[in-house]
Amino acid sequence: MAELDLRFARRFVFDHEVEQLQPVVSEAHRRLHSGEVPGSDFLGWLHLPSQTLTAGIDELLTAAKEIQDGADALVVIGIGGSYLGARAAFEWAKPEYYNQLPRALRGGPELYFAGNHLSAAALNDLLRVLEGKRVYLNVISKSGTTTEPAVAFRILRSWLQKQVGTEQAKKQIYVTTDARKGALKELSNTEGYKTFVVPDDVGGRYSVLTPVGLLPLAAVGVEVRKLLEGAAKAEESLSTSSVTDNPAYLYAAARNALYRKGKTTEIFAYYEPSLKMVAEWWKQLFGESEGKDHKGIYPASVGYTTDLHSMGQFVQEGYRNLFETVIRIEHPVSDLDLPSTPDVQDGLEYLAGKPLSFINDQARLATQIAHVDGEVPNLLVNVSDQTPESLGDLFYFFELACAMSGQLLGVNAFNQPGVEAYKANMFALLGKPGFEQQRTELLKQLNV
Ligand SMILES: O=P(O)(O)OC[C@H]1O[C@](O)(CO)[C@@H](O)[C@@H]1O
Repeated sequence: MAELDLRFARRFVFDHEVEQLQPVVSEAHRRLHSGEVPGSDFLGWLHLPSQTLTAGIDELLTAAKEIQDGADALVVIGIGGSYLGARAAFEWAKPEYYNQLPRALRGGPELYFAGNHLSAAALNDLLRVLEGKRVYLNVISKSGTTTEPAVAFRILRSWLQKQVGTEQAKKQIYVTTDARKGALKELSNTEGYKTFVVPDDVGGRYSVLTPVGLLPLAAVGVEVRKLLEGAAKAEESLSTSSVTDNPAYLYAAARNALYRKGKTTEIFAYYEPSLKMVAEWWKQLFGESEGKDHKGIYPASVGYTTDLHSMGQFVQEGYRNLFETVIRIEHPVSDLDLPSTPDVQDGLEYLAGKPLSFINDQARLATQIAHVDGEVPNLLVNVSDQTPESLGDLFYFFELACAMSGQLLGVNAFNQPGVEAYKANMFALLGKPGFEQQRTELLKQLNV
């Protein structure tokens, strides 16, 4: 289970500050579990792991097997919550150069992600890579109307139809969307695509443990049952309202105490490159949940030790509104000993025979001490290993912490009204029917 270690934050967060939040945390916990919080229509994630395990995932695993057996390459089309969780878990669970490995070592088809930008160059590059392969598509959109995945799906579907014919293409397309509404749902009904449902009461950024994440992950051989089991254990162990006994609430309380002292940027720091997309998932979770009403902690991320050589200077000595949340994997997936080469004068012989994991962890410790000396509070999250079970636990830990954090901040942690502003402008500029008035106003503003 993920453990929170506050030893590197003691100078900045005092016990009494956390303890004084207990009454607020207790009330927020009660409201969360009785559905009385703002945005209470989106609390389905609270018991999702245990409920999914009870209901079973056989249908999902059957579909995943069809994809696994039939595809050379699977393209997952989605953005935000319909993309980041699956990619985070994929990169966590599978080797760094997965797509380049021989099929037998991979355990599934090659995996690509599309629909998370509007770049023609990137999509053209993907189409070139897919040439000559048996390609399956899994298009994921809860609303079924998001522009980026809809555009990519239209392009990839047309491409696939040209490759295999319209009828066969239908068999190679899997859709994950709302149970009833949205353009994607309607298209699926017309075309007869195999569909999976994003539950109404689970918002995009909380949806990784629904078919949104589970289907593509199972298709590439990730043990999704283990992922769910890890989350279900967290669901149980994090069910207490005690801020000192519940690490997710302790994390929420500590970051709230820091926020009140002007620490308005939180940096998620990791030491394994395979956690890069976990950081991206975490950024959406906290950014979309808390950044509203002109409040919130700005979630940023760094990959160490790489970024110590680019962002390290700023973290050490720049503007002091920062704190770090450091993720430490105690037992990395694999290790490597530094060979002894006494004849080579590279100054590294003192490390001969030492595992790289040891060197990496000493770098982590050294950095934490230095950053604390530089007035950057550090919250340390210890994760025992990089298994699907541990990630399920970590997903749930952050989801619950985020929900509590939103209550402490006094925002609706489950909506995202702010993302509509750019969309409306984009539709107006693109000439979407219904946006004529806004288009005229925007063009005036731009002096066109
Ligand atoms: O699954 P959908 O509806 O395509 O939405 C994708 C993402 O877009 C947003 O709605 C923001 O526009 C996110 O909240 C969401 O995760």
